[in-house]
Amino acid sequence: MADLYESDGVGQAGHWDGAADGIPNTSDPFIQTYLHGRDALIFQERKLRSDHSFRQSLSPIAAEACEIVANIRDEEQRTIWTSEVEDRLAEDGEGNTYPGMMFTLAKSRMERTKLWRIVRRLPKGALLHAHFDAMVDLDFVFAKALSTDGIHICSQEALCTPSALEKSPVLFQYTRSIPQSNRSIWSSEYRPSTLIPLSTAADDFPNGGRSGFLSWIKERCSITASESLNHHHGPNAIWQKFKSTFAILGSIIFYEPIFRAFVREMCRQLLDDGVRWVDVRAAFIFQYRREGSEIPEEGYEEVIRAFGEEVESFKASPEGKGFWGARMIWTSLRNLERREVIKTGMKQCIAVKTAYPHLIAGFDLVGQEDLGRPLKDLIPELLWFRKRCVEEGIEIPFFFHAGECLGDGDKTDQNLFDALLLGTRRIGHGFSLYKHPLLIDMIKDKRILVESCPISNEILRLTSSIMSHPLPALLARGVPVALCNDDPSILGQGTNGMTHDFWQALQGWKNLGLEGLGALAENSVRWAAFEDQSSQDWIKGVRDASFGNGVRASRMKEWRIDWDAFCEWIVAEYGGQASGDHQPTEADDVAFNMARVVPAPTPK
Ligand SMILES: O=c1[nH]cnc2c1ncn2[C@@H]1O[C@H](CO)[C@@H](O)[C@H]1O
Repeated sequence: MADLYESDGVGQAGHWDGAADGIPNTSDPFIQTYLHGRDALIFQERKLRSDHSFRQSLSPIAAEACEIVANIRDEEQRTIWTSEVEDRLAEDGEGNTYPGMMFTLAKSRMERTKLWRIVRRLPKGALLHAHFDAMVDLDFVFAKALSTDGIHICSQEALCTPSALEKSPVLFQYTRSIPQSNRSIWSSEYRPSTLIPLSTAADDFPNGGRSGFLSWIKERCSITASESLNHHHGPNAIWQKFKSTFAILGSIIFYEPIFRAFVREMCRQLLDDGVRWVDVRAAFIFQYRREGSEIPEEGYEEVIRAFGEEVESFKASPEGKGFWGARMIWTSLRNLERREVIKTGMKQCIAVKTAYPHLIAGFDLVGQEDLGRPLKDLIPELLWFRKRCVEEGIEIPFFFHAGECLGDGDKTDQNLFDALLLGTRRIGHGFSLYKHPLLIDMIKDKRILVESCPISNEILRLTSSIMSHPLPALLARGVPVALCNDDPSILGQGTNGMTHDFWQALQGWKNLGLEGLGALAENSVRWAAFEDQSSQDWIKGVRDASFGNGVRASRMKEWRIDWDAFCEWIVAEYGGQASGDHQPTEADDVAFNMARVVPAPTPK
């Protein structure tokens, strides 16, 4: 009895001699043949992965670094991602600690791991899917707003009840005029839509003055921790909150002094995280006011000019050394009337592109895909746009969002077909792409890249954890992908940069490893929209990759140098440690916390 019992125990099977029962030994030749065949099959399948050739081309140092990181990952799965070692989370009523737990629950713990320190340093190449309004921490935005003359706040109702505080539409606006009313926005006396100076309103906030105000406004402008966890309410509910944050932020960040500081801070935070380029999407539905002007600009030439100036000035500054730059993907809203898509979207886009061709990289439609117009509805408009661009002699390629949904065969899911047929160069999200074998083959053939945003997909309730995200299925089938952060200041990453998304992928998907992460970062450079290119030149550039001779190839070579230096750093820093026996000490944590996300400087 005792023997049998032991033979079941993990790690003790080796003591058991099964020969008596005729059980073959693992070392028996035919078992060995089976095991070799098994390894060969796994290897055969891995050859289909989109990161296979990157893995094959690793230098010996890079291979060593990848192995070190794999060991650290395994060690941290055993020692950090377990309730047994540290059950504070369970005590707090937040449940178990385990590898791949929900992002919001894992966030602060992940920021204290060795893996985090490593991923922070990874050269991440380019950020290819990100929405402008959500690119800078809210602390920075509101500190800047509070220190900018003339910023006012107003609300559609008096903010004197919990429900008004939670839901009443709130806006910010610049005005020179002396306020007409001294009735507090927080009292029932407040007359709806009256502008109140921001600093007065913040200081008068009934629940904790200015710091209470900041907590409240940050909650209004982001998905809170508890909202992010309430997956049973579904995507439509979270999108209501998500959309409302853009309305508030859009009213504050497009006043010139704030806008300029915002652009610069976006670039600074990205570079600080190892991101050297961004193709950033902005929805052109905001009003831009120049410094000291109450009247919004007509058209968007002025805001694009300021954007370009700030990017260039950052690049030229000492802190911007190494930053390659930024371009905008023009986005229109997919729920507009068809006529409006042309009038306010496409025509303005063409005008701005004509004035600043180097700053507009492409065109897209945004907003909740399930509740907006499918691409199929807009085919006449999109083809008209194509034709107008040819007539004007300008290149505004499509970079469509598609398949950011749970559906299987519904109209949203079918956006993937139209994105492909309309010649998109990349696909934003492509969450439902794994259900489309034919499209997957075509996408690979046409060298279309998927901009995947795993944390965004989790927070917007398409998947409840990194473990059930479909991206590994695409990578395994050879689809080229880049990881992106989508809306970091709103969705909970809190700070710009891509470390959270990269970390989650590294921890969550064993098949990926540091090698896979490197391949994803390299892809981002390979598919970035650095400059205007015809479709043929674009495809050639992507195909030639670092063997080409344009900007793309030279940046891919630069990236490779950064990658090699990064791998050397890993080997120097962690190579000497025997895996499995290094317990993080308090001193490690202190050092780590200091090196963590660099706090945003106080805006000037
Ligand atoms: O992940 C996304 N999918 C689709 N639309 C989005 C996403 N993130 C932001 N927006 C939309 O983009 C505009 C701001 O640039 C907002 O309208 C927002 O709803």
